[in-house]
Amino acid sequence: MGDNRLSKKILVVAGDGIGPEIVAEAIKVLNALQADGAIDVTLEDALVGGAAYDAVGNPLPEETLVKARASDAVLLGAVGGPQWESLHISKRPERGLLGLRAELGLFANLRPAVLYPQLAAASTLKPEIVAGLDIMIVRELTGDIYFGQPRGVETLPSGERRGINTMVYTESEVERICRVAFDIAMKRGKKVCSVDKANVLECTEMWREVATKTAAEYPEISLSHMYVDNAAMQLVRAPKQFDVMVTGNIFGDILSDCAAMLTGSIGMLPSASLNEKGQGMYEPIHGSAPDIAGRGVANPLATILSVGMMLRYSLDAPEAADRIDAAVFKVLDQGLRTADIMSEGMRQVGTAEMGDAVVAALAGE
Ligand SMILES: NC(=O)C1=CN([C@@H]2O[C@H](COP(=O)(O)OP(=O)(O)OC[C@H]3O[C@@H](n4cnc5c(N)ncnc54)[C@H](O)[C@@H]3O)[C@@H](O)[C@H]2O)C=CC1
Ligand SMILES: CC(C)CC(=O)C(=O)O
Ligand SMILES: [Mg+2]
Repeated sequence: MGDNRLSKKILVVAGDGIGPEIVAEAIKVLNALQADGAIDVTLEDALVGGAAYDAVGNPLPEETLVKARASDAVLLGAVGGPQWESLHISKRPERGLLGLRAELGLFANLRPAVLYPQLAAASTLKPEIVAGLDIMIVRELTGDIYFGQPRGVETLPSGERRGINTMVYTESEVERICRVAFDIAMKRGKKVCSVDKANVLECTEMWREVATKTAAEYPEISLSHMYVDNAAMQLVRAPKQFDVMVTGNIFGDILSDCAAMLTGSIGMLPSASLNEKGQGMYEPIHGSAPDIAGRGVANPLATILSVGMMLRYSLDAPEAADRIDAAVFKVLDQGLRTADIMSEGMRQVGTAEMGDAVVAALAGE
């Protein structure tokens, strides 16, 4: 990298559960790329989620927000865990993550579901159904029922409680995320499937209208529409019919976990969450996996691949990103597998051993 380029600032927020374990492996990869001159980055830490609540009583401390705003990119592990479930919702770890997304304006969440050929046998689906799978899920991330008002739980005059969350989208929010999906599709197969529930929900009926209207500006794009229940079924029945899927916050959350299993494990899916300034937050799509936390068995590849997305989308280092993708391909070729993607004849490794193997592959070993 030339001397005229400034060091890029990465804020690392490891979070809870397996978060610190998988982020440690991603940092090894960043350090290795830094050591051989492929990137020039400065890492800083901050607290988020349950770890932040325990330390300062707030899942998203102001200091974390200030540091995040001043960074070129944020690397996040995961948040949440059973020990924080009884807290008021405003103090829960997940609020920290949602707050970061909202405060940074990270409206575009890209979740690529790609099957590495070596993992065809790790998928719960038949190899011929998933072979060659390459889907990009574009999920709107700062609107919908996760943020809509009114929300809360009220007590009715009868004494019964009523819980309320509200699905809300403005036309401009729909148009903005559709443009992201169409632009991405122009560099891929030019096919976009917009997923909604327009047969029942007015909000998504409008979504469908706006998607159709916006697509008129992209004559090369073939736009289809699908109800979310059918989309979930089609993802399992014939996933290769999809190129780019665009959808709202909650549908995208659910469909991307579903798509993850097509690739063998939720431990394989990275993500990028981008704002209009090109700033991004990068995280695996999975959660804090409390059931395996602290055992050194979590799959770090989704987090390592998220670093690849960071290098590509926020740090202008596409060659280094390609090297990460190639290194992950190589360790899978070598037969190394964490427990979640283990299959017969392969060698089972833990979180740290997998991270070390990726670093060795980067070095050409
Ligand atoms: N982005 C985030 O920080 C997210 C946080 N969460 C939070 O995480 C906690 C647990 O949520 P769950 O619904 O159990 O979802 P989860 O994604 O944490 O775990 C679901 C299943 O996948 C497995 N798994 C997840 N990541 C893995 C990895 N890297 N390697 C191997 N196996 C892996 C887990 O062991 C578990 O069996 C909750 O507190 C939830 O709110 C959930 C989803 C996203
Ligand atoms: C934990 C939530 C805030 C979100 C979630 O499940 C996700 O973004 O995948
Ligand atoms: Mg999720």
